Amino acid sequence: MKLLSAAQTREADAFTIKEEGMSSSDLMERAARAFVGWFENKFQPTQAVHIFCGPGNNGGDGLAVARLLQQRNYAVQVYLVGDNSKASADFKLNLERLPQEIPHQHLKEKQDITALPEGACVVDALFGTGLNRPVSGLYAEVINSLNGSNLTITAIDMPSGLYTDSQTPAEGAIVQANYTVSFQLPKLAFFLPQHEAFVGEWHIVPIGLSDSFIAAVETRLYFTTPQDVRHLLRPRKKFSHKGLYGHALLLSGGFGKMGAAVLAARACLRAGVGLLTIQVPATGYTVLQTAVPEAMTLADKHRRHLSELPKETDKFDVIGVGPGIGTERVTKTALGQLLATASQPLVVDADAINIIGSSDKLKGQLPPDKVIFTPHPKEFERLVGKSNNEYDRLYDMLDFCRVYRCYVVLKGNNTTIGTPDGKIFFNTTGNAGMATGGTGDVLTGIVTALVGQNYSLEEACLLGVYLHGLAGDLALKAVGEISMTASDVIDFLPQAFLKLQA
Ligand SMILES: NC(=O)C1=CN([C@@H]2O[C@H](COP(=O)(O)OP(=O)(O)OC[C@H]3O[C@@H](n4cnc5c(N)ncnc54)[C@H](O)[C@@H]3O)[C@@H](O)[C@H]2O)[C@H](O)CC1
Ligand SMILES: [K+]
Repeated sequence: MKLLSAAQTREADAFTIKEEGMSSSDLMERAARAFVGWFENKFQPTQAVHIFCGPGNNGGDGLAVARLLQQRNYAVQVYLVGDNSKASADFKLNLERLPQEIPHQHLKEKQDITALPEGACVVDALFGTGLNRPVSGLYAEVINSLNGSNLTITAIDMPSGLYTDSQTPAEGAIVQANYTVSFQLPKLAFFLPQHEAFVGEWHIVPIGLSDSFIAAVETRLYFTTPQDVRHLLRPRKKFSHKGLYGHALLLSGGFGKMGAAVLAARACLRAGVGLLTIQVPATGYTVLQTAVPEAMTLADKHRRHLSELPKETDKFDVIGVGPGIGTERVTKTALGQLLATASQPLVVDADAINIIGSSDKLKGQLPPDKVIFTPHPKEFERLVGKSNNEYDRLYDMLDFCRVYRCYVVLKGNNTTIGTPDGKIFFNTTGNAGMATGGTGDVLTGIVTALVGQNYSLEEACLLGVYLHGLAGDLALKAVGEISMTASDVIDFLPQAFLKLQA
């Protein structure tokens, strides 16, 4: 699904109003109803609701929500913050529509801010996508007092004070919402890890924005929904043989790190590869033969480190390289040979990224449209460089993908995928339990298997990252986030495939 900027959201709004021949207040009413539908499922009418309204349409939403909640027997209290003489037309309309019975209070100066009762829920309708400067003054005082209140805060559309699609200046106050209920599509800011404390748990409620507008709008930002990835998954042919699903080579493992090779290999097999060969340093030979009997194992001539390529690299459909390999000189040389000679796609992870990141010569040898990098943030920094902030990091990632015509899978809270044609996808599966050693090796195995099965590199990234996170989410239910290990993620991979196919 596409992510829209604040400006595009406004256009979608205007387009929808015109297309459906309705008024902007009708759309606001629809938005308020959608919000209330979510709210009713979450909070009981026994809880008092305190709604803080700013001067724009976000505040207008807040007023409409107040009216609708009162109709549903919630005890509502409204706060109109700041100078409402310049309020938007739909704000004014909804203020007129606010029933007399709903108490509303103007907060005009700091002294007007009072403590809220314990157990109340707060609805933040101060600012939404129309925020155009950092929040200061009275609004900041209100936000700081809400943040300090310990009450559950639900933000309408955006946590007030957070910019929708660019870096929020450090001096601005931002609501720390527990929930953000956003209209139609999530906003770019939700996907950046540093915003977690402001956005909280986000939910989307549809408000019927024009499908044709959204289909036509140009963007390079996407997030992956189950629907997006489901249709990528190809069923197996009835008359199948292992040759149809690719022969993958994994160059992995080092002394003390054979486990990385085992994890990548097991994941690769669980992700459906037809045949798998693993090359490991000689001391890993028995380990791999024992731990992964389904795979063929080649022993490197070097005992502790990878130092050579197999004789016939051409016969492999994909090569995954990196987990556990270290950065010894012999390994660097072998990696250089691989980049110079490989004809098939490469999935490059861990120390293979570190080696390439430290060498402009190797970067220059990257075969175009054939490489997927799967760095974690530190490896990303070594490969691409240090970015000023997480927005810049996205654009730095895109530049790198464009220059080297490669794919980058930046692992993290919302794993982010960059493509050589300038698109960014945010993944939506996965959880904090997966922040544990070895889950990256598992991802390498999965993506390698998918490329081997002839998925395009973009498809393999999207599908692989999604399935990896989904397996983690399924493991979460079974073992919890504290106990989860990378092996659990592999164990739940079959269920992840089944769930996606269902
Ligand atoms: N398509 C949709 O998703 C719909 C969204 N709706 C809601 O409308 C808001 C956006 O409304 P808008 O009037 O454009 O902006 P805001 O309410 O966010 O605020 C604008 C208002 O605030 C002033 N302002 C901006 N920044 C500051 C600041 N730092 N300090 C003080 N004042 C500030 C600005 O000058 C304006 O007066 C969207 O988020 C949804 O909640 C519709 O209801 C339905 C469709
Ligand atoms: K808000």
